[in-house]
Amino acid sequence: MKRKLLCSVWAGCLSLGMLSAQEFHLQPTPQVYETLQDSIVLPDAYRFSADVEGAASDAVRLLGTLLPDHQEKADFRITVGVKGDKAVRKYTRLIPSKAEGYYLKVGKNEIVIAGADARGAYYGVQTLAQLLTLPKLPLVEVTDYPDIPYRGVVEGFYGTPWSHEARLCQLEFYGRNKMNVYLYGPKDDPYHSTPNWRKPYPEREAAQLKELVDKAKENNVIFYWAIHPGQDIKWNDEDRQNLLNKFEKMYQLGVRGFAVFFDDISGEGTKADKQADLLNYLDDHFVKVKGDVEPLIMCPTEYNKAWSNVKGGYLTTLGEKLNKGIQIMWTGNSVIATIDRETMDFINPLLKRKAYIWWNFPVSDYVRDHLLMGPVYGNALDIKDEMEGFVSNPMEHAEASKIALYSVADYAWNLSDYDSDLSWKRAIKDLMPQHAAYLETFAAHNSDLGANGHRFRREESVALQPALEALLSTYEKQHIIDEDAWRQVNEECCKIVTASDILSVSQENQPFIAEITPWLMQFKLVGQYGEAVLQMMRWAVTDKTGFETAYEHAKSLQLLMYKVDTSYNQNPYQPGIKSGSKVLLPTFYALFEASVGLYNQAYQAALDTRAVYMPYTWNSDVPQLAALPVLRKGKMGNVSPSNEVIRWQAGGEALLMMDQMRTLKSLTVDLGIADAPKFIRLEITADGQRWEAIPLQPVNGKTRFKAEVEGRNVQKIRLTNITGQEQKVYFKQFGFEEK
Ligand SMILES: OCC1=N[C@H]2[C@@H](O1)O[C@H](CO)[C@@H](O)[C@@H]2O
Repeated sequence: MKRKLLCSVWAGCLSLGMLSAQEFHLQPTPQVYETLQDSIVLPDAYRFSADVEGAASDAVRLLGTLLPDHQEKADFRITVGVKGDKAVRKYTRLIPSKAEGYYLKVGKNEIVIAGADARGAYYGVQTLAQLLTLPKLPLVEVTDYPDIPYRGVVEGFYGTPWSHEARLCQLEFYGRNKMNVYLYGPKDDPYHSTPNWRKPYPEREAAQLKELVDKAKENNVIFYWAIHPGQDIKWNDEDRQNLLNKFEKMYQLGVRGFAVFFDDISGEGTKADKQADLLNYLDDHFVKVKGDVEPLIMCPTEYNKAWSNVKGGYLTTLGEKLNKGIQIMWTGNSVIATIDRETMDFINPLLKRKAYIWWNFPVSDYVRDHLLMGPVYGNALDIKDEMEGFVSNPMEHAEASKIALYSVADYAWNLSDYDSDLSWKRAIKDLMPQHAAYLETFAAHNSDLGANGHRFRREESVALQPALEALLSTYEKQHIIDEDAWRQVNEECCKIVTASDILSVSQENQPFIAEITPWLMQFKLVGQYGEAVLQMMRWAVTDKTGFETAYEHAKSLQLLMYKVDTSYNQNPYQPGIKSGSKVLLPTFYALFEASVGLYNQAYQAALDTRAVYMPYTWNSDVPQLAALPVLRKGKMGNVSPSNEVIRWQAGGEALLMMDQMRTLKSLTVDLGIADAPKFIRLEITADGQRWEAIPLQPVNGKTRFKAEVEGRNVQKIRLTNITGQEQKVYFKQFGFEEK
């Protein structure tokens, strides 16, 4: 018996039902929406005309789930069709000529849905579905179509792949939001990538993929299956046949869209001419032969400008050699980047076609301790004719990703009318209609990434920033409290505590709450910490006992936050749970230190003023290493790993500095290459003058090495490329433990 999927699709409809007509807004924002300031109550009897077996069959099926059965004899008429169908012939000139466009009319005695094609008719019904959630059905004329031909999601992140249930829910969400693409390419699926890309899926996984394909079809989403063979592919007939065989297996499961990803690889598989030959072969001997398969998509090895060496000819080779119908992905001027006209003016001429954007947001596989719940902003609104596709690479948290994905759908459908903040607010209401206000409080303070190797940041705590800044600057400079700011911040802290508790027990979207619960715990502690610090400010020089109690409470909350951060989500990359990390918490830390300073001065005391303790500093002249954050967890210190291929120039150095002499217990290095000791020298110093090289000893016979530092007193650790030429390595691990 099919389990009832708890998807937010009903929540979405409910949310629209909760809105009054004037707040109502179609999603995605339609190109032309005219309402006649009048509405009707839909009669329960209507006459229906459509070619039910024709191209509009998907639309008719969806309509059937929305309306009561029709009757032959009735005044009210509902017409559904696709351009060319007899039923909609008289509306032909009103149907947009753009692919997936539709004309929708709700009149006094009729509803007409006329699609430019099958998917357009389906989208017309999806729009009607939203109108039907209003108390009364408004009289409207909607002329609508997508700006970007291919819109949706690429599940292409590192980390725990989405669950089967999560994917099924996602596909319903894409249908509702007029996203027509889902690219299946989770890096950590062993049958997608090296070495098992050659093997067919085991029975269970194959059955699940088939279910996904069917669900995608039901929601008019093209399901693309991607393969990631580049790390170990051989440019020979055997592997070419292996690829064809795997594609054939996926075709038999119902897959009608295929992609080949060559990202994040090194070695033989990175050759442009070989890649192009292979893809053209697949295009000629599979895609064109089948006839019912979507154009092939490929992700290049040089998938962003920062990594491309135009003179090297990789991109121009692809542009010249790849069959014109093959679509080529691009992440922008860097791995994580917003997309603007300059971006497209650079890449499209090189590829000799419109690039297919792989947008790396809200993916968080390089900042796994953060949730990216903020607005989708920064992409240009005037580049609709420059892109073939716009797909988002999301977080491993499927439901939490929906806030960003909702706005990606809104942006890619209609760029010029896109408003990031309004879209963000609607996305929140769509995800949790009843608890939208609480979720907005949470999302507002959980949107930045924190320091990261890509230097990509997002705004956070935007609405509260002026009050936080006023409160801090007045207090630090003049040791007085800005009462209005204090009140605003205190109110927000109270909201944070309330929102965290209500959301953590909300039944509205349990899969979502399950994903974010550790962050809700942390968020509540941040709110309570803020309340305690505000009390400390209030009493620093006026109420010794009151201050000391608030101080003790704040210190206990610091430890509680540390415990949450070191107990949950302990992945080997960016472990922990960060919340309010960009503005809110740093301001509370600063206010904590300032108020303790005032107290110590007033009472000749010596309370510890440290709010958070970070003893290690990292810097490097290797560009891709320079911004990697260093993390501390208890006695362990490590530099946040990178997913990318690092180009480490000759003589390039990376330095880990301690705030004081520290005695080490162990040190581990993994650069993803088996002969690291030949390339990289590791040295330590106790005084910053005399350096001592420490040999790297193999640990697992593969790419991990340890340095014998047991008992050594160290102030700095240095890694240097001693080969005299650039080396390509992976920065998978650099960690140490203190005694
Ligand atoms: O092909 C584009 C691309 N491939 C990688 C890279 O972007 O960085 C993303 C963010 O870390 C990661 O999720 C993805 O697998």
